[in-house]
Amino acid sequence: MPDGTICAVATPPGRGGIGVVRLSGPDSAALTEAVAGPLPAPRRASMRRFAGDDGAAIDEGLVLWFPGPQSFTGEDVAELHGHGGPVVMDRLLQRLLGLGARLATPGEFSHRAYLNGRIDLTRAEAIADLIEAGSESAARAAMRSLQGEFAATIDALVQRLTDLRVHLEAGIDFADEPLEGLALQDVTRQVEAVAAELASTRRAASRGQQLQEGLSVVIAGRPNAGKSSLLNALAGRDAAIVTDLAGTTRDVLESYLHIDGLPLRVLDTAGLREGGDVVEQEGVRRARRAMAAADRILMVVDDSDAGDDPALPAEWPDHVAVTTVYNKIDRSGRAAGESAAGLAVSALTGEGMEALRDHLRACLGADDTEAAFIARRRHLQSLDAAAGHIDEALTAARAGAGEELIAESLAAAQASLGEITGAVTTEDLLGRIFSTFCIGK
Ligand SMILES: Nc1nc2c(c(=O)[nH]1)N(C=O)[C@@H](CNc1ccc(C(=O)N[C@@H](CCC(=O)O)C(=O)O)cc1)CN2
Ligand SMILES: Nc1nc2c(ncn2[C@@H]2O[C@H](COP(=O)(O)OP(=O)(O)OP(=O)(O)O)[C@@H](O)[C@H]2O)c(=O)[nH]1
Ligand SMILES: [Mg+2]
Repeated sequence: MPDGTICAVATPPGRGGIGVVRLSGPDSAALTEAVAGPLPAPRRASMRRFAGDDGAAIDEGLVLWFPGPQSFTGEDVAELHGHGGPVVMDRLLQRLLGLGARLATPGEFSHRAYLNGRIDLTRAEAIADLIEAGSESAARAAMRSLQGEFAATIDALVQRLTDLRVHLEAGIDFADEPLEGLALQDVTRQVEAVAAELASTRRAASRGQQLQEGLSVVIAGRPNAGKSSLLNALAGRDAAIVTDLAGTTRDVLESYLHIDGLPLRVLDTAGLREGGDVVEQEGVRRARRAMAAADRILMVVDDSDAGDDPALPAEWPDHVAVTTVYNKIDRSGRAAGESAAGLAVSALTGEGMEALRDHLRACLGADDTEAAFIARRRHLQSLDAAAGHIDEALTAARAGAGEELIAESLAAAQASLGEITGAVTTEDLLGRIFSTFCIGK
């Protein structure tokens, strides 16, 4: 809950041309006047001297004054734009603390903006994601959410559910008879439409999450197929140990790389085979776990080994997309590049690696980043929970169940969606979200 007047350095630590100290809360005006003299007109920059408690100047710079509620937080906000040196910024901060301000906790400005109804949760998170964005496409997706597109999509879904519930609950109140055949069909069709809309939102959100966190690609296959060599070729460095001994890799080895600015999380795993010592068996278990959680599996096959049949490992999780990569074509003589069967490469000579990178770019949807909303795991979880409740509603409607049952599932779906924008929240969730923001945000 907001209490008191908070302050923080809003610019990054270190030295820069300008450094900004920001204040928010009921005493912002008095504190700013004490340091910088009379307040300037709202939202007009004015040059002032910033005085220390002994009256001597700490710095001189611009003051901005945003009387609430027309400010970022909705409270009275002031900004002191001084020279960007760590000592200057610290002295200004100490001066404000001495006058009774409190140091803001991470994300507290945004938290207050949310509590004062200035931004919903998706927008607050989008601000943090925009600051964190590691690629242009992630930044674009964050901007879409910041401009409220994600929230608007969720709100539209919630509105449709509300309409349906009103319809159903009116039936409960005013009729003793169950829904008539036609009306029930109508409800079923509308719930189906919501389910489809939800699924497409889920896809856009999941793409946004991949843009932020990186597509997770697991390299898997038989021992000695050249998985670690492939990781090294993709990463452009000696990330993993390569030997001609089958069973070299045991742990899951994680590497982060970029393809055209798009983040990729690549995991090298132990070769899949039965037997081996306990260490190798544990490695294979971990490999399978990684495969099940992947966005895509690169199934590496030793093309120079007639015995390495790509169809052999029967344990591919069927919900994960798989690309077969024929490796060691320098020995097998297969032509490099992409074909219907998969990709042909040599991790050793680098042949075909460019085609593999293009393929991964396409998997990331690099040419289709416009449709993404920046999204977080918690958004995907809420969307999944909502989809589950919609499914329950559909099953109930199709089975001709009573209105109450259908309406109850729709209400549960609504609550799950409400968690995304913050219409339904707990203190705990808010604490978890805002505490990951940077200080001064
Ligand atoms: N100097 C400065 N730059 C900044 C910020 C800031 O707080 N200070 N921001 C911090 O994130 C971002 C901009 N976000 C902001 C959002 C709303 C308001 C604001 O005062 N809104 C009022 C008045 C709008 C107006 O002047 O017309 C309002 O909406 O009522 C300010 C900044 C990025 N740049
Ligand atoms: N000729 C040729 N040899 C390769 C190629 N890729 C890998 N190798 C060799 O194949 C052997 C095994 O390579 P690794 O990358 O360790 O294979 P792995 O699949 O990681 O093996 P495990 O970790 O034991 O499962 C090494 O001797 C590599 O030098 C390739 O494209 N061409
Ligand atoms: Mg290996």
